[in-house]
Amino acid sequence: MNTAYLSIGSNIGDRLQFLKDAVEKVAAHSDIQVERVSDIYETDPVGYTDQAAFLNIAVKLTTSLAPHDLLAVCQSVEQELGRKRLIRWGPRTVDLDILVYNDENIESDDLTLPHPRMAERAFVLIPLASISADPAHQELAAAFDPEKEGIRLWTAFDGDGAFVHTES
Ligand SMILES: Nc1ncnc2c1ncn2[C@@H]1O[C@H](COP(=O)(O)O)[C@@H](O)[C@H]1O
Ligand SMILES: Nc1nc2c(c(=O)[nH]1)N=C(COP(=O)(O)OP(=O)(O)O)CN2
Repeated sequence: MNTAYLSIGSNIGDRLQFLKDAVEKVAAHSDIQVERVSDIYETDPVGYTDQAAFLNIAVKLTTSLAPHDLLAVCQSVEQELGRKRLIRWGPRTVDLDILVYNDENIESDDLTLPHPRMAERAFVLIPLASISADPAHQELAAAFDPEKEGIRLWTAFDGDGAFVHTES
């Protein structure tokens, strides 16, 4: 069995529902088991800054799918949830990126692993480090101060799979 981590983000419409739907759709795949979902973080936009704040999570999964087949699942979930590619790093209903897949290094036209920009993205690393015991992930995340990076814990994920917004 293979272990992979995903980063999922949303900053359009009902962000919470998009995250919830994305996790549910990934988990519904017969060859994927969702093992852990991080807390949800609200994060200031990075890259293209003239857009709304994101909600970001990291997901740990085990799968018998090969990396490209997992990518196809992620892209199909994005399509089902209305993802449109208009502006690079711009607003999106939902974005699913594969961060790592076992210890594999892949560089192909449509898939790079580990994700080429994960090491510079606090919005990826802080959720990731909260569910990964990998010392490399912990070390990368420790380089960032969440407050300075505009990253705020938004709500906890409850074990039944329900997402409950705890802020007023
Ligand atoms: N590790 C990856 N996870 C997801 N998408 C990837 C990865 N490596 C390359 N890609 C390609 O990136 C675009 C999608 O970019 P987004 O704007 O993050 O959706 C797509 O062409 C993937 O094939
Ligand atoms: N706070 C925050 N900022 C963001 C986020 C995000 O999820 N949270 N996703 C982005 C999208 O980057 P994209 O996945 O399109 O680019 P990539 O191809 O560099 O991964 C760009 N900026």
